[in-house]
Amino acid sequence: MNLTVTDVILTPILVADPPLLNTQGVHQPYTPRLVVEVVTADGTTGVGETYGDTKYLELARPFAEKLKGRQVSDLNALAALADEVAVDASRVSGQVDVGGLRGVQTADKLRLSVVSAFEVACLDALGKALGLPVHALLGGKLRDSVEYSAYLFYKWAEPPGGAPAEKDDWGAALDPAGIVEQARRFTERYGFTSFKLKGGVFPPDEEVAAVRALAAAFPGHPLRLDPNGAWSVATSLKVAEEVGGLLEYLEDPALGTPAMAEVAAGTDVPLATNMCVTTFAEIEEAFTRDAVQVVLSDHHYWGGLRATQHLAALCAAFGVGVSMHSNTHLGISLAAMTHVASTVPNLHHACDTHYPWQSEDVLTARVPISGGRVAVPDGPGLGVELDRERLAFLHRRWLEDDGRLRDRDDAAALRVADPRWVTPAVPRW
Ligand SMILES: O=C([O-])C(=O)C[C@H](O)[C@@H](O)C(=O)[O-]
Ligand SMILES: [Mg+2]
Repeated sequence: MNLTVTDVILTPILVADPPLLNTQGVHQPYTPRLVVEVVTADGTTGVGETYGDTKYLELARPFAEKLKGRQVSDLNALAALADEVAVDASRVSGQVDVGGLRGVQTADKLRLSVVSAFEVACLDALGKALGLPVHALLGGKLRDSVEYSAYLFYKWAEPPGGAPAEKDDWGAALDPAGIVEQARRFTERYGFTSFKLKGGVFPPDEEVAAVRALAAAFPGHPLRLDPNGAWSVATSLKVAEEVGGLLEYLEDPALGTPAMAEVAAGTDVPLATNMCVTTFAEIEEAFTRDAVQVVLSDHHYWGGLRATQHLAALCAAFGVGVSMHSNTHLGISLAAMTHVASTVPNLHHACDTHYPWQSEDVLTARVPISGGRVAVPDGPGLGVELDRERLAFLHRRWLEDDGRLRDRDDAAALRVADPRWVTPAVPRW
């Protein structure tokens, strides 16, 4: 068996994304992703997926060159190898991730967001070569399926300004009745039993009303509300008082560890985050101040599947819960998320996934979600197969784009509807 990396193929693509609203703006009609293929001397190919914006591509290209000649089993060396790749300072100084949806931007976080796709691709190749599933390489699954939550969004029926887009059949959801209808569709199509509402879009009273409507329509089902740090401490506490009893957790009500610590001190509602704890360096302050009770892991920006396991172990040591965050992603990542989630003993919450919003994929078969769960694949590697025609088609879309869609910008997408729109200052309410 020769596990030497002989080739690395990077394919940036644009995938259809519906007009989902968040506190920054609205999703663009097409969003960038990067598909990474690692090829070994034996001809085995492993796949991974990560963010595809220009700043990630800039790092992925030199990193891919460095990987050639290494072993796909050389996983512990990946982070150090990435440190050798220079990050353009203008990409990180004073920047936030996705307009602030994923915390601050640092050179390390950028590198880890690239490393993660290569780690997944190496694990896929290694698993295929050894005839073992990725979860076995991570120490073995603890469960046969992983639970996901329905990720509810306020959304428009169509993108603003008649921009070219793929049609979606979800329709608009702009009030409590629309959100309940969307949740019903999620349960009919995928069997989800737990629900997360992306908030920070409308004044908190309207989102409180939506949570109440969901609780009435789905009594006893776990609910979460996530305004992405759009509220003040006072507003967060008011919402916690009003609907905290209906929530499994309240996610990033206020921005940053000090504000989250203040909210946590004033309520018994558990607070979750994918914004103030996004790197290992941010853990100490947040945990010692008891600012968060649940951390949302995400292998993409924490640095991979093994980093996710390390994060979960740290959370266990501090008595902090673990859940899983999701950005727009395809089936490669859903498979990777499912493999790692199956190995984490203290993952007691349904994971987030954007996958149902993605009508397009790069796989020969979509990853099925049924009963709100994804079965943990037991075949070699991730258990997914690339559809090269689809990949080439989505890559052509990226090549033909004039550059406007190659970097996700939710505020710019909303300016098509409202030319005066700027990313709102926080706290917004
Ligand atoms: O806080 C979160 O859960 C997210 O940021 C998830 C996604 O980024 C979501 O908000 C989005 O894409 O609009
Ligand atoms: Mg969140």
